[in-house]
Amino acid sequence: MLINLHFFCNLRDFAYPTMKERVPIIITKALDTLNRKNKIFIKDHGQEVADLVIALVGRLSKLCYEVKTNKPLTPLTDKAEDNECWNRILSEEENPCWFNSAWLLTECYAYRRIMEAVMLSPQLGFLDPFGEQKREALIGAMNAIKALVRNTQAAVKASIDDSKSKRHHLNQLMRVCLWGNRCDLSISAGQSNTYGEMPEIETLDSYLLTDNIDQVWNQFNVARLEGKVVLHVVLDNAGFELLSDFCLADFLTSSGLVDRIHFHGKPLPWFVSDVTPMDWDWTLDQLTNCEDTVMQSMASVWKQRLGDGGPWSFSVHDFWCSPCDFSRMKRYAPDLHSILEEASLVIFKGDLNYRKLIGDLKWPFCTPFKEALRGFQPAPLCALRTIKCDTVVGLSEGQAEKALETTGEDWMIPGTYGVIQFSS
Ligand SMILES: O=P(O)(O)OC[C@H]1O[C@](O)(CO)[C@@H](O)[C@@H]1O
Ligand SMILES: [Mn+2]
Repeated sequence: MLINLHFFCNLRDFAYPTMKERVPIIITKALDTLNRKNKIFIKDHGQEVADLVIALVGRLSKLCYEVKTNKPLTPLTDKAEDNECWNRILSEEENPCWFNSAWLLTECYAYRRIMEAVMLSPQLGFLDPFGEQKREALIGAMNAIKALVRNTQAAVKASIDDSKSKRHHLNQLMRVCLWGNRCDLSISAGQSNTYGEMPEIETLDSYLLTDNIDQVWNQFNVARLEGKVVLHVVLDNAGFELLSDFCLADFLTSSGLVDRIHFHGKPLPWFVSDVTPMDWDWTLDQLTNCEDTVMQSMASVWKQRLGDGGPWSFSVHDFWCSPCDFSRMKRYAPDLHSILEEASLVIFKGDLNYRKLIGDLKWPFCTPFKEALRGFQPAPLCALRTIKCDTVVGLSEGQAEKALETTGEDWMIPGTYGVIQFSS
């Protein structure tokens, strides 16, 4: 049964506390950081930049007020290339307002407006309002990351010419990648939210509601029979999660399961912790400069792979920072759709990507994943998502009821549960 019901700011939906509390807190946190750091900006970039930051603080305060008082969603006024698309989408809405329009639109629009406020002063192009939070999160996760990098090296070693071991370690590393998605800084409204030590993956299995890793393994093997195996990873958060993505990629490449990997990041700071090109470079540099020699050598291998002619690549596309769900990709970003078509597998990380895969609709929980994709299938795909809002599909009868009973009313909100879902 298909129900075409979007999430709005109904009191009963998670959309409501997100827009009423979480988004204003996130904007206020960005404001605090800017106020606090303005002295450093003066030192590094001169008084002129400091004055622009003061103007930016004014624009963000106004934005916060607009959200809280349910003002209309106004067209974007910066000069960025994607604003034509945004303004077209806004113009197709009838009286778009913060609390009356679809949640996927309003929440994405909030982040795009934060960046409009920055981009209205092109001299502030270096500024990521969430940069400090992301950097602190990576530094706070260093112990966990060191352990993960060492585990990955051991997994690669154990898997040389050993298919059973490859299968086992694929399982382990995909789980780390999944649970790494708990560490996002938007669900925590910018509060520190990371693993200080390496999580014990096995203990989390009772929270894994769907596990399609068998199908992923089969897909790698089928693709291998056909020739080159190409993986695309649509990234989500920087910090521990990005490191878990790197480690999975390292294992897949080093063990020969995959020939080429392309990573997709966000062109703009997005949902607080999503990976931008700046985060990507900063993360690799941080590992290179760290005192641990194992980390240094791993980072140097990764940088080589990302160099010219190497098997890894990274790019961004405006569509990832649009409010469109993925069934609209063919129409709004046909170039991106055809890039994904070359993949043997596309991995989509995280909650927001999942919402966009299934159209952010209120599906009955037992709806088949493929049905919820509504025709979006550029290639075989897999979602690795911890559940952080009130929509999920692909569950079996009784699973949701059991989770509700064991964990309570908010079982779908803090990323306690996760799914690994495949469709081809
Ligand atoms: O980083 P993720 O996993 O996409 O999560 C992003 C956040 O966005 C939401 O989808 C909406 O706020 C949440 O459910 C979650 O807090
Ligand atoms: Mn995210």
